[in-house]
Amino acid sequence: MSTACKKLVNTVERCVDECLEGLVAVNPGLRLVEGHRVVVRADIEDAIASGKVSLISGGGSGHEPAHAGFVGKGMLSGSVAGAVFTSPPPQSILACLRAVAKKNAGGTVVIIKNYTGDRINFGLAVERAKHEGYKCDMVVVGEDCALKSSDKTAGRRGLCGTILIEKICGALAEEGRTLEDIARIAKDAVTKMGTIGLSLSPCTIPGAGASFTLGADEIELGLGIHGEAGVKRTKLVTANEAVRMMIDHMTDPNNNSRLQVKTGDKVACMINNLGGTSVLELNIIAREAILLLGRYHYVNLSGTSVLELNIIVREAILLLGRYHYVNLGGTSVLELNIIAREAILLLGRYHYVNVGGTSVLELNIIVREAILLLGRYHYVNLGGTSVLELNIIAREAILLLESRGVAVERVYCGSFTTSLEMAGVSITLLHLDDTLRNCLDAETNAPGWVRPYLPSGQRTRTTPQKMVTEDSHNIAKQQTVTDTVSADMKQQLYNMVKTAAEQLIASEEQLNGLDKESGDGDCGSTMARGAQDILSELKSKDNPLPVGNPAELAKRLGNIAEVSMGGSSGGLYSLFFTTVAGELQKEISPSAWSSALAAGVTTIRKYGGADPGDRTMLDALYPASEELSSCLKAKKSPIESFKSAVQKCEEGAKSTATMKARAGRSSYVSQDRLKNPDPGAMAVTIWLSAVLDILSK
Ligand SMILES: Nc1ncnc2c1ncn2[C@@H]1O[C@H](COP(=O)(O)OP(=O)(O)O)[C@@H](O)[C@H]1O
Ligand SMILES: O=C(CO)COP(=O)(O)O
Ligand SMILES: [Mg+2]
Ligand SMILES: [Mn+2]
Repeated sequence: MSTACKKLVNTVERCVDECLEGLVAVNPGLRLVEGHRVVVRADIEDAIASGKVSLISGGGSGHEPAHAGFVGKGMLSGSVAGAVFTSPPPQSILACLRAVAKKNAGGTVVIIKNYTGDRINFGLAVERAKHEGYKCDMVVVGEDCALKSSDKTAGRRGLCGTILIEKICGALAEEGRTLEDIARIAKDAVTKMGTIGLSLSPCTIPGAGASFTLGADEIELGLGIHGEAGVKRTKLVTANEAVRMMIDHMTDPNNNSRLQVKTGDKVACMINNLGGTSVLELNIIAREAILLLGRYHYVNLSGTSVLELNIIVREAILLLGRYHYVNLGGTSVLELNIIAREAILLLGRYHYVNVGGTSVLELNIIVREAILLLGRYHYVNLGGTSVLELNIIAREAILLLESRGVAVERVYCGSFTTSLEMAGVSITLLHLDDTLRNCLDAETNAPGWVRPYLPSGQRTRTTPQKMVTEDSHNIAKQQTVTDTVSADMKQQLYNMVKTAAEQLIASEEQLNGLDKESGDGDCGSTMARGAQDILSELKSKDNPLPVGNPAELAKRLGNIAEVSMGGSSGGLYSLFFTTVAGELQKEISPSAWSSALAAGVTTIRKYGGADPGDRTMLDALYPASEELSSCLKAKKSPIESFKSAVQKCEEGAKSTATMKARAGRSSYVSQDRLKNPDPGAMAVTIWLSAVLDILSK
């Protein structure tokens, strides 16, 4: 493991699987679906039998506790995880849909964040599920308020607001509302929501270095949750100024992605730890947000100036803050003002002249009521070590202790006593007897106590059970495929596939480096993951890639892209090869290869919504395809035509360096920070040149 990435994991490849195993080990209410990174409620059969609508969500990992941590009664029925920052493959999404739905009458709402990879992969799975007779609808959350301009982009990114949508949908499903109702309310709620991020340090993908660099005295506003660049860098400011900057940006009338907030509006405010913020800072930010937003909420009660009112509100909050934070949203302004007024008048005794004669008993009751009402909107702190690592450590601790014959009856995993934002963990063991166990199990409302999710009636942790479904064993069916090309060409195709895959694997770091500038730093790993599987299937004894039959070969390549890659590239290549396979069924000739390439490019444009010139892989593929076709039409030899096409491909890929991005993740990055070519376009030049190398031999 490289020292550029100091993390408590075992292997990069298995870190997401082990994180999920740890989560399930600690939470007996959850089950992992064997063969997939899919977590479902342990009581899923009962939930399905109830006929209530089921909910699933998912996306790339690295956002823990999202989404597996929100699986449970009243929230999600299941979740699908991809590799870190990589949308999961459609096959796993389908496995999750089947596991939570079983064609129940209620149907399934699929909640995703607005990323190209997630839209394509979840979109593919939902279409397949509909074909199979499942009833489902997709809610896409895009609530990022970072982007000010109205230029074409991949749309607003989905951020932490997704969790609020999951909670809202979960409550509606539990109430027995219909799929149509839930989807409608959720889609409407998405339009009433905004999120803005602020970062003090980059994140590190396991196995890779920091996603970007930030000066010791710098902060960045409006960045994504995958280390994508933000909209503005500034010098470090105070918490007060930081919150003002965030909320002002979010509500700026000149901001095209703004959320309008005005006096009298009622809001829920979620303050989310991006992973390594200390609880000390988090609470300060909560206080600042409340003070600032309070300006929108409080109307004048009795001729007092707004200035005085705000001072009084601030004092009241400060005083009340000792008991708990008060969120000023979520209940009617009328009730809020009455409670605030009462609290202010009563608390005034400490600061001002006493105006009322209410007893301390009543005062405390009002404070308690306010907290109960408002407390629902309070946030959970996630702590300093990533949740991904925490779950892995939990799994390791349980495995080790159990291997030594120790019964691990209770496991708690979360942030309990932090050392500011120190990236580290501690492990505590306590010998249990009945008294101590009962004490630990006793209910508490203390906000810091993280209780594992147990279905009702269950008190003990059980060894994590994996659930086996019909999707657990995805063995590609062995088929006898007849060769449609000569033995020479078969050998050549074998060499092309092998060299292209090897070249992609060798370029993993280079492509990840390019994706760190323009995206989330995983493009090389995604391509390499697919290439590894291509190599092992190429050399497989039982079911090798059918290199003698181009149509079947393309179909299998599409399947590998679909099963093992994930991300935008996985989805788009899977669509590409599936289309190419269809075209190659007709005939095998230079012009047939050329039309197949053109048809594949058209499919990428259709599903990805990007055009040539938008700074994507299309800027390499499209000119290559056009050149190939026109050279062949001009009766150039196939080899010369292909050479010329690869040259256009390389020029096209290079030219992306100066292009404005209008699709995918790079569309959020300001142009002055995009200096290198697009990683997806470079990946195309790598495999296409490898093919040319073999062809020219
Ligand atoms: N809508 C799109 N159409 C075509 N290509 C796209 C699109 N969006 C992204 N890409 C390509 O995908 C590449 C990134 O791939 P990958 O890292 O797998 O995606 P992500 O991490 O954003 O899901 C980009 O460099 C770009 O070439
Ligand atoms: O983390 C992700 C979204 O949840 C990853 O999405 P992409 O596949 O588009 O990178
Ligand atoms: Mg990604
Ligand atoms: Mn990427």
